[in-house]
This record gives sequence, C-alpha cells and structure tokens, in this order.
Amino acid sequence: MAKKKTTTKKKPASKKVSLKPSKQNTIILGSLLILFSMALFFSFVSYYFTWQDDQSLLSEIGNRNEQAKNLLNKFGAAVSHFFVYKGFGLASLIFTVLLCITGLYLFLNMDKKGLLKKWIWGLVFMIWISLALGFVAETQPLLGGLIGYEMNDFLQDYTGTIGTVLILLFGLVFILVRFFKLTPEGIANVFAKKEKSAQKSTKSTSSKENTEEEILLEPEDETPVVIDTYTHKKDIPALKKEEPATDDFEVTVPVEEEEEQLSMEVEKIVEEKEEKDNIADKLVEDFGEFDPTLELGNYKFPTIELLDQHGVTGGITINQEELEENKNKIVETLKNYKIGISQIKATIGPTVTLYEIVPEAGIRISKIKNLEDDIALSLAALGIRIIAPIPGKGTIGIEVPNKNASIVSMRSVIASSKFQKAEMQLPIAFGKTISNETFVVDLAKMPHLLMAGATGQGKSVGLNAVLTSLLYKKHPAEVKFILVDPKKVELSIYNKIERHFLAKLPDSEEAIITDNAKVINTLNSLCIEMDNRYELLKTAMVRNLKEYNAKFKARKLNPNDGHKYLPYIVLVIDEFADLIMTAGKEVETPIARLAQLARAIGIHLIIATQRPSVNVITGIIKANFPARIAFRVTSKIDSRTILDAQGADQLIGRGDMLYTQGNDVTRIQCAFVDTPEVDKITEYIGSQRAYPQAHELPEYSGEESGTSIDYEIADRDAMFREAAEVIVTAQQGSASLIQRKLKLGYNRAGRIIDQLEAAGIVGPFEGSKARQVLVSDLVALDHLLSNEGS
Ligand SMILES: Nc1ncnc2c1ncn2[C@@H]1O[C@H](COP(=O)(O)OP(=O)(O)OP(=O)(O)O)[C@@H](O)[C@H]1O
Repeated sequence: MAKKKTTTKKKPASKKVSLKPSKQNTIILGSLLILFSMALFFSFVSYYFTWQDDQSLLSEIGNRNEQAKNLLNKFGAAVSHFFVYKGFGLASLIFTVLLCITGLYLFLNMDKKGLLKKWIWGLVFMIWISLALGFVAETQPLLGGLIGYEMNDFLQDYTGTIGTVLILLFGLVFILVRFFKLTPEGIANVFAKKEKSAQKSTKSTSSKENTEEEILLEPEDETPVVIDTYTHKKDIPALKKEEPATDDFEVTVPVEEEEEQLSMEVEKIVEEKEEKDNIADKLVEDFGEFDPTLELGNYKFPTIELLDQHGVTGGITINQEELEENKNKIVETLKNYKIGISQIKATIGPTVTLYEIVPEAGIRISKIKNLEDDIALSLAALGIRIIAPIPGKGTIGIEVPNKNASIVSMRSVIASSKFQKAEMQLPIAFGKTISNETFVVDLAKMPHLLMAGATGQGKSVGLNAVLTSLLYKKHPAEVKFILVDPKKVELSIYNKIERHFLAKLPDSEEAIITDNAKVINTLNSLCIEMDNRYELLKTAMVRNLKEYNAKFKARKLNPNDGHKYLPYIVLVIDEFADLIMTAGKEVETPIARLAQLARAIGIHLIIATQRPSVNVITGIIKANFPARIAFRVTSKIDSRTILDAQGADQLIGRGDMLYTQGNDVTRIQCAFVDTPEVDKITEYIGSQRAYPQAHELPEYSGEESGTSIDYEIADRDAMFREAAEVIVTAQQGSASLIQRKLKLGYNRAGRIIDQLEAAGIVGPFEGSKARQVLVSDLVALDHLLSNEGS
C-alpha cells in the first residue's frame, strides 16, 4: 500500500481558541436553568397563598431568625415579590416556563435557532396577559402585577377605557393571527365543519329513521331496498339487476364526497435533517471551517519588493517618429502592389506594435498575407507577423517589432490588479499582450501546459514566471511542485522552498529531480497518487478537487476515513526532449495517463522542451496538452508542431511568445524574472517556518530494482547480512526500512534489496506494496545463508 502521510490530518483544529462554552459546561448550565426555573415556579405559585404573611418579612430579609411561609422561604418570597408583585403578576409563570425550555435546549444540546422566537413570543404573552389582567382585575395587583397595573393606568389616561379595550383586542388578534395562525377562512372552515358534522349526524339519524322505516316495511330483505320503494317489485330479484337505480346513486354518493373534501386537513411535513450534515454543521459551529493553512498560520507571502523593476518605471515610451515611419512604409509597400488602405490604426505593445489596416473594398486578403516577406524587407525588420484577418475584428493586423523593446517586469504583472484580483484556482501571470494588458490565465483550467521554443528564447524565464506567479498567490498548503530538471541548474534555486512547496518520493534525498530514472518512479508515483485521489473523490461523492476540498473544509469528510485536504500538484519538467530520448515510452505512458485523467484531481503538468520535433511532442502528448506556448523557433515546421499554426518562427525572441488554448493564438511578451529575483523569493519563503519535510508522494519503487539479477555472493554489499536480519526481524521487505535502520542512502538500500531478492530472502517487486519476506525467522536465515556457500 502506498504510504499515506498525514501531515494535514495532524492539524489540531481544536487549537483554535473558541469563546463558546464546552459541551460539558452547556449541560451543567442547562440543568442549572431547569432547576432554577422549578424553584421560581414553586415560589411564584406558593406566593399566591403566602404573600400576605410574608409581606412584612420583606424588609427584614437578612434576618436569619425570621422564617417565611413561602415554599422556598425567604428566597421564594423575595423573588416572587420582585417578579409577581412588582413584575408581570400571574404572567410571570411564563417566565419560568421559558427558563425551563432554555435549560432543556442547553441540556439536550439542541439546535438553538428556535429559542429566540420562543422568548420573543413569551414576552409578548407576558405583556398582553399582564395588561389584560391589569385591566379586568384592577383591584387585584397580584394578577396583573405592577407592570400590568401601570400599563393599564397609562393607557386609560391617554386612550380611555374603550381605547384600552381596543388595544387589548388588537393584541389578541395579533397573537391569534401570528402565533395561532388563525385566519377568517380557517375559522369559517371550523364552523362549516361543525355544521357539516351536525348535518351529518342529523342526516345519519334521519337515514337511520328511513332505513328503520324500510326495515319496518321489509324486515327480511337485506338487498338495497330503495329500488323496491320505486318499483314496488321487491320480490323479483332479476328486475333489481336490470334496472340501474341511477337516481338512488346520484342522491346518496355525491353528498358524502363533498363532506370528505371540506373536512380535509393538510398536515405539515416535517423535513428530516441529514444526520451527517448535522454533525458537520455542529463541527463547523464549534471549530469553524477547516483551515488548511493553519499549520503554517504565520506564513507570509513574498512581498512585491523582492522583484526588480528592470529599469521600467512608467509605461511604454512611444516613439512617434518610428510609428509614423512604419506606417508610411506599410502604406507604400502595399501601394506598390496596388493595395489601397482605407484606414490604419496602431496599438503599441511592449515589444511589438500592431498596425491594424482596413483595406479598400475588393482587395483579397490572401494577397496581403502573401506580402509578409515584402513588408518585412521594406521595414527592414525581423519578426513581422501578419494576421489576416484579426479574428472578430474585420481588420488585418501587421505586427511590427519596436526598435526599443521594453522589458515587461514580473513585478509589474504581479502588481497588476488583474492578477491581484484574479479569482482563479492557480492563476498565472504570463506577461502582457500586444495591447499592453496583463495576461492572466488559470493553470487549473488549461489543464496542462506545453512550452516549446528554440534554446535561448526565454523558456526558462517563462517557467520561472509561472512558478513565481503561483508562489505569490498560493499558500504552501495549497500547492506543491514536483520539479524535474535534467539540466540540473535551471530549477535548483527552488531547493530552498523544499519543505514549503515541493513534493518528492519518500526515499529520495533531493527534492528536485535531475536523474531520469527517478523521473519514471515519480511519474508512476503520481499515477498512484492520482488513483488514490480518485478513490477519495469517489467516496466523497464529488467530481473534482475544488468540490472535494470545499467539502473537507466544511468538515463533511471524516479524516479518520482517510480524507485529507488535497493540495494542487504541479509537475514541471524543464527538458522534456531529454527525457523522451532516454526513457521513451516509459515516461510517455504515465505522462499521457496523467494528462488524460489528472485534471479533475488537481495534478497539472507543465512540460518544456527546446526540441519541438514530432518525436518529442508526439501525437498523444499533443492531444492532451491543449494549452501551448511557443517561444521563437527556427522553422515553420516547428511552429506547426507546437501550435498547429505558423507564426512562432517569426517571433523576435527574448520572451516574445505565442499562446494558444484551442483556436485563438495570442501574442504575449513574457514577463521577465531574473534568477537573482527568484533567489530572493525562495530565500524569503525558505527562511520562514516550514513543514517538517517535503510533501511526500506515494511510495513507488522503480521496476528496475525489481529485475532480479544474479548477484555473485562475493559482490554483495558489506551490509548485506545486517540488512537481511533487519528485513527478516521486521518481516517487511522495503528499502526504506533498510535505509532507516542502517542509515544508508536510497540507492544502496535499493541495491541491497535486489541482492536480497537474488538470495531468495525477499519476494519480487510488487508495485507500491512492500515486498514479501520469504524467510520466517533469524534461524531460518542463518540456515539459508550458511547453506549458500556449500
Ligand atoms: N521575457 C523576457 N524579457 C526579456 N528578456 C528575456 C525574456 N526571456 C528571456 N530573455 C532573455 O533571453 C535569455 C535566455 O532566456 P532563457 O534562459 O529563458 O532561455 P531558454 O529558452 O530557457 O534557453 P535554454 O533552452 O538554453 O535554457 C535570458 O537570459 C534573457 O536575457
């Protein structure tokens, strides 16, 4: 089984300081309230019988020798005096009921949503009852209490007796309508029902009488007698059947139906709540939503100051002369070929200026397209690209490189509001488009990216731009990188963020993979991770990682069932051609598999190559990488291989690139981020508190270690014997165990495992599972090894 790491699981969610009382405390508080309400109830009730006796005692409440008659003695007399006499009178009993209900809610830990409503209604009742009693029993202050008396007095002074009665009536109507949900129709229905039932009873008595009559008439006949009353042929049964006594049915049946309809009552449906959701709600209520970033709660995102401005402070400087000159040259060249222009417009970008022309009516577009080289010649400029027509605009675009291209700094695109406000899962700021807009795309939507271009045209800078964008937007808990760098130097700067952002195989020492053999293991391990994640998604009944994580955050997935917060995994392969050349199918198959299936579970691939030939970017790779970036290439064929369109051969290099995600091709100037800047960012992140180790991928021992080679006994490792003993004692055939126990490197431990297999001590390689140990104990091992020599 794949080793499951539970770094996220360990997060002590309960660490969060909660101001809410604990469950025990609410139970205690609940029971206290219930008992207190009972005490009040008994006090109030007995106060009505003892108040006169206890009246004099109230002034000497502190005197221990005096005894009150109230059931709860002086306490009862005092609180009752306060609540009943000075308060709401008889209605104070409602207060004790409310207290008791509140206590029950707390004691049984019930959903407190309805409680507030009960209190509000309780208060309304108390006020109304005490006012009503204050009004009808003005001379009995104990019934309405001081509040009822005063309210009544106040109302009488201002509205008179009739006004007070009307106000009381309004209160009553309000209570009946809002609390008891009574409506005039409802009342009418009740009356109608009563009338009907009265009618029914009279009818049944009258019909009883009828039947009695009939019975009297025909005492021995049990068949419907009504027919007989009409036909008077009671003794001919055949006639009874022939004559459909329709009149009789009409009279008797419909009346009953009508009665049924009128008295129908619709019962309210009580919706059942899902048990699981309830628990989740409660957990969220108690601890808040699960926060994956909690373990590195103090993590600070890199600041914008770490990035350089590269000498660009303002926008692009426009050279009017150059603009005018280029415009004239374009118009002239076209005129030479008898192409008239009715309109021309220029859009200045960071590296190229787009001249949009509207040709005169009747000019063929293909004619202009064919003049690409002629225009380039007359402008004496490289990298002219003609877009005829510009999709969706009805114009023809001629892109002419600026004489002084301005650098698009990473700082400017990171600081742009478009990137800062991007509500994307994995936002990437690539650079700026030809119209100087920041170009931001979501890697999660791509869902995989292919970058190609001749050497030295800005691929590595492009990769750094992608990684930097993610570092600026994502917390270490949310995304993990797997970096493959056969060139060994390009991505090594990211070593510093190993324990924050990188993921690696459990046994590998280096987080950045430079060895092609290890790439195969990593890819296969990623496939295992993919399968595991799909399994988790399936049990969670969600369709993608976003939904899964949202459900996990809402505490609807139980970590004890293996659920955990799943970070995005971005696999970056810097030199893909090199990998395909050395490993071929072995890497192509897992890459294709990942590319086909991994989008839903948050694994995204970015592969870069400087050799965009068809044997590197094969059909199967291309089919699964709809998002592609082409930096400058040397031939039209290469451009076609990457983009399925030409144009990349006409780029000017230095980060000038074409991006496509399906049909449209967008020209972008890639943002420039230099190695020292990346160094500063990784240093900034790396110096902060990190996870104990890099994110671990599922264990996958490469198949190459499984090929059983016949090792000579003499060639065995010096630690062979110790390793065999460790394996046999633990009865677990894994290289990592040897590594840990004997403190060996991964490669050496792997070799020893091979030798153990050759010696018949462990079984063959079994994918992600540990190998079987074939020797049961140390005695058997001793026996086996001593017999080998002979
Ligand atoms: N976006 C850019 N803006 C300005 N200059 C750039 C940009 N991208 C690249 N350059 C220039 O081009 C040089 C080469 O870039 P980079 O190292 O990215 O090329 P590469 O395609 O990765 O080459 P290789 O394949 O050999 O690694 C950089 O040192 C830089 O001077």
